Amino acid sequence: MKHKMMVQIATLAKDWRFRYQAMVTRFSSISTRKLPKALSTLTSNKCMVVSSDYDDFHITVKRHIIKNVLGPNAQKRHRGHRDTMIANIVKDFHAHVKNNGIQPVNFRNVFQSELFGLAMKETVGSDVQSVYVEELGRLSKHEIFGILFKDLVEVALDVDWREFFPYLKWIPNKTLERKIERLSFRRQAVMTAIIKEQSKRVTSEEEMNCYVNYLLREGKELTEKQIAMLLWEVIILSSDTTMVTSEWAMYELAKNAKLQDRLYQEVQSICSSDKITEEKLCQLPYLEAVFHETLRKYTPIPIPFLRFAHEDTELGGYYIPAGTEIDINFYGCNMDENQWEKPEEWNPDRFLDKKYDRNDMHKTIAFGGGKRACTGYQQAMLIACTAIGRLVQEFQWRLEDGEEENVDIVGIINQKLHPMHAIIRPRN
Ligand code: HEM
Repeated sequence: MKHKMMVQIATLAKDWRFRYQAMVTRFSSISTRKLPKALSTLTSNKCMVVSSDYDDFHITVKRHIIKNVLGPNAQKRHRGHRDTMIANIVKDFHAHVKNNGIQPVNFRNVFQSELFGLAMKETVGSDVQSVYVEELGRLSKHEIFGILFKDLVEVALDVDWREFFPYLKWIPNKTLERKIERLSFRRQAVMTAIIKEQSKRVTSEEEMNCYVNYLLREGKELTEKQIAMLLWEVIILSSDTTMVTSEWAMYELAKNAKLQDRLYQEVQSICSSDKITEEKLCQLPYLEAVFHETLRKYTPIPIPFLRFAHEDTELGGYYIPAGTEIDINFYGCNMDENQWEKPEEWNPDRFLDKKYDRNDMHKTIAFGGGKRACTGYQQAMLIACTAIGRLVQEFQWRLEDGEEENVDIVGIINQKLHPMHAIIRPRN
């Protein structure tokens, strides 16, 4: 165990050539070389930043995503979208109180829909309300969300019986393969239709601050399929991990009235009667600690992608021959009792200790490390912290009766199995 952990940590610490094997973690214990064709179709190895091998393609597409979507300048350009998103979320919760009084609200329903809208604005320029797809007809926003996000996340949870009987892996699982092929086909059809609509705008020289226009102009070396996958990558990555972190943080705050009050006092002492904004985040250490503590306890990507040694190397004192695949597991690291006192307790105070550098986003290894560390951490932090701060500033949160026990998780990103239901009361 100790040996495995050392290799895990050393793997992250060392800037070393490796490659990603699969985008979806449920497939991460299997080399893509052994995946049936249909599963490779879904993960589309070699088409996205997150799943491509470390080579010239990866360097190019990472440059694109940083320049247009996730880098500091791009994040400044998308600021208006984030502000609108937070304002909409607050408006929706107020509308819930107005219409339903003290009936519990489903946090996820409100948050996820707005987050998806933000991802669409960043990638295709607007929160698309409907699109005409040749193969599927006219689709509503709800149907687009289903095809681009929900169905694909769900299929990643499907049980493939062959995983329980590895020696029977040679038998094809036609049902699963057909399902995955169908989902991939639908996803590609929707992305193609959206790109087509955007291309019309590009030729009519309507300038838009979005990834699709940028890729159509700057990504001449990319195929249509690669452009579709790069856009979809931002949509799917933006829509889940930030939501999972925000939901768990709100669950813990709604459960712990004292800690919620402490956060409220901090926000009020800095913002007073103003609404919290991104500029204020650097003055709110407790809010930041809430974010990091949630990432530590509910790490959204606990099992990232396999690494593959391109060349012989030495890591943490171990000789790793070329061709070795290394499975990395973050579970142990963020919940390690040797590293953290009472690791099962949600306690933001642990990050207020002077030994943690406030500017270090990698206090835990929730965002990975080294060359392949998460590129979206700034966006995740800006959205989650501003939303959590604002929601506590606007409302008092209390869990619905029986909700406290709902701590089961599901899926590849540690999502709360039962969406959080809370009773909210406007503070003013
Ligand atoms: C709380 C939220 C998030 C967490 C915990 C998280 C975590 C991670 C982890 C663990 C990795 C793999 C790192 C490794 O293998 O060493 C990763 C990669 C990546 N993430 Fe995130 N992520 C989050 C949000 C986002 C968002 C909002 C985006 C933006 C769309 C994003 C985009 C990416 C990309 C593009 C990569 C691939 C980087 C590369 O391979 O060079 N992430 N993320």
